[in-house]
Amino acid sequence: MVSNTDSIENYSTNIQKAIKALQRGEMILLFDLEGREAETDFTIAANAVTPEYVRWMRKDAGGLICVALDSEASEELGLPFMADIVREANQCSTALHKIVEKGGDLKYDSRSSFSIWVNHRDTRTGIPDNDRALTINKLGEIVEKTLNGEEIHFGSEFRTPGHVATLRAAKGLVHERMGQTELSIALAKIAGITPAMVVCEMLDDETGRALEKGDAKQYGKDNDLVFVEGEEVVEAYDIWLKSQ
Ligand SMILES: O=C(CO)[C@H](O)[C@H](O)COP(=O)(O)O
Ligand SMILES: [Mg+2]
Ligand SMILES: [Mg+2]
Repeated sequence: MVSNTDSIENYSTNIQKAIKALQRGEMILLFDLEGREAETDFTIAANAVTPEYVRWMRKDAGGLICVALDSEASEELGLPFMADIVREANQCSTALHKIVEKGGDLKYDSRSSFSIWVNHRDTRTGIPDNDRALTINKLGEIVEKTLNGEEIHFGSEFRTPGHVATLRAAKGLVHERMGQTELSIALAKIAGITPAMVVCEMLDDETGRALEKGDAKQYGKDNDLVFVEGEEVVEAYDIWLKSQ
């Protein structure tokens, strides 16, 4: 789990709780940063997801169910950023160059982390809880295999378009970008689990906006879920990096 040169005691109590929860295959709540999205995402390892977790996410979180992937694994799997794909596809439709995301488009970051949307080939429509759980589990499995140096064939297992968004983490992780894409992968690395993490934003049923941080914290208390902030993750990630 946590590497030999690393000790869980090096981290804050809250991060220790988050690491242990993730290692047990449980969900945590992950807030990014005030002034960024200021969103809290349900966060859990892809290989721990069940149809019940997908149901919980869509009913109680309500945001987009995505799978964040480690940068190295994304490279191995051949998953580019969606914005790069659309830029290339401009040859098919010249309208695309006007649509594709460019610097300054996002109000909270310099770019999004979206890669392609996929379904596992054993799903039917791809959207029911069991279909999405299968796609998510299989993404976790293929990331694990690719990082173990096993031979993989992404296209034989998955098709696109699909119903699960993949997100590609920045190479420099939280030092390059502070989205839940990078924060969740940093936590996976610290916890020593497969760096394929499901994230889903918590929305407020009354306002339709991102759930306020205070309300998300309270939800965590009520449901026994650890609440972690981006800044705590960066601090822990730096400790982890030094120990490698
Ligand atoms: O927009 C998103 C996808 O629904 C979410 O905010 C998710 O947390 C991943 O994005 P980011 O890394 O930018 O926070
Ligand atoms: Mg977002
Ligand atoms: Mg986010």
